[in-house]
Amino acid sequence: MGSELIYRGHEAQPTLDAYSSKPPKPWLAVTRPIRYVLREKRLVFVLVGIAIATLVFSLLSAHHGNNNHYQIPDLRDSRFLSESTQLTHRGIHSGFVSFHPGGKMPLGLKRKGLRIVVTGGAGFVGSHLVDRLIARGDSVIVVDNFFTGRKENVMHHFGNPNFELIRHDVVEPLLLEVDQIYHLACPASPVHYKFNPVKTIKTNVVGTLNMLGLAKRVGARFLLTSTSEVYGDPLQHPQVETYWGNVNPIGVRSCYDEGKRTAETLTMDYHRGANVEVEGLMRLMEGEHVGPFNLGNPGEFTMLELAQVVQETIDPNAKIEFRPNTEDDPHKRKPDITKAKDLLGWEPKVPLRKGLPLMVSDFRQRIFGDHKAEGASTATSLV
Ligand SMILES: O=c1ccn([C@@H]2O[C@H](COP(=O)(O)OP(=O)(O)O[C@H]3OC[C@@H](O)[C@H](O)[C@H]3O)[C@@H](O)[C@H]2O)c(=O)[nH]1
Repeated sequence: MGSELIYRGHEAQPTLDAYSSKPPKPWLAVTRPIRYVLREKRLVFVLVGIAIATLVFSLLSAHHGNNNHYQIPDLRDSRFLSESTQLTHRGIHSGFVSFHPGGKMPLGLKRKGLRIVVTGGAGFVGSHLVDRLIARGDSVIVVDNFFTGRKENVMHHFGNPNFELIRHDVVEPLLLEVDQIYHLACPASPVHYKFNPVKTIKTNVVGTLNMLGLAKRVGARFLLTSTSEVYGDPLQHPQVETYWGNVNPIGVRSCYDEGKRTAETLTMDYHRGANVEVEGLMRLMEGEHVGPFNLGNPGEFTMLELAQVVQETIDPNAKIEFRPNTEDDPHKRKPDITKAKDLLGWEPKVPLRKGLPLMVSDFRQRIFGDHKAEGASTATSLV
């Protein structure tokens, strides 16, 4: 480099001398700088300069663009705007509202709805929830390991740009940019959760930890679907949310009961310690209340009455058999839904005799595809 500079200097001197000995020519004012630039390879430097300036400019605008990307999306949706305001009252997600809602967003990056993860979204409750979320314009990512759920339950959304399906076991961490997490992934019936009890409790504990970690990382709202089994074999009837339950910690159902109880503990600990939201299914998710809500049907019936309704609905010739009950099965359960009624304005609208045929029709459609499951969306209230 040094020798090149010295060389240029040496060459420049005689050239200047040569010009001075001739009469001045006007066009030289134009051609001389061009020839100089070409001869001295200045053009290369000019081009390199332009390239560097362009690069720096692009990086700066990309940086600004990224900031907009993280600052604005959650404030564009009117539902989320009001949520953010509520959240700020409680010091949760306050970062979102301190950003720049008035900033301009490139058209292509604008989102209409929320970005929502539904774990266990290929299951019974999950797939109906997904239908509702997609119908209202949200972008939904279903995360499911298909232990009991089926791809067919969400297949009708394939090809919809607002829908994604990930085969993933929640016991492994997952990174996603989302606004809300509905955490439903868990084997839900005794046959399934007793099949591999250690895996069931791992799903409830490690899976819930992973999803809470994700919620904390990206500042998303979190909802856990628990179970009435957290009340165990209840000594209080009906059960209110403040009842702590009567659960066998070492029984064959404990993997589910205690697993869900630990999942509730983790969720509340994250809420208290890390400001992650806990709210109940859609209405609960959109509301401002924190903590457990009983969402269920308080209508009481015996197992025999239930069996008779099933018999009438599916096959009047089906035989009802009496068998010994499974271990630790609760003797009586009835959710007290006063809190859900008062605070969410929610109560179940479908009684057993009307709901069961709807459920049968829904399952027939899923399994045999033989007819439409009319009113299937009401099933989300059966949690
Ligand atoms: O480890 C697992 C286990 C299960 N799952 C999925 O979780 C979903 C559970 O759905 P199911 O149809 O079996 O059961 P439900 O829809 O009735 O359960 C729902 O209500 C009861 C709650 O305890 C459950 O957490 C909730 O998912 C399935 O899609 C299943 O594949 C996982 O993704 N990971």
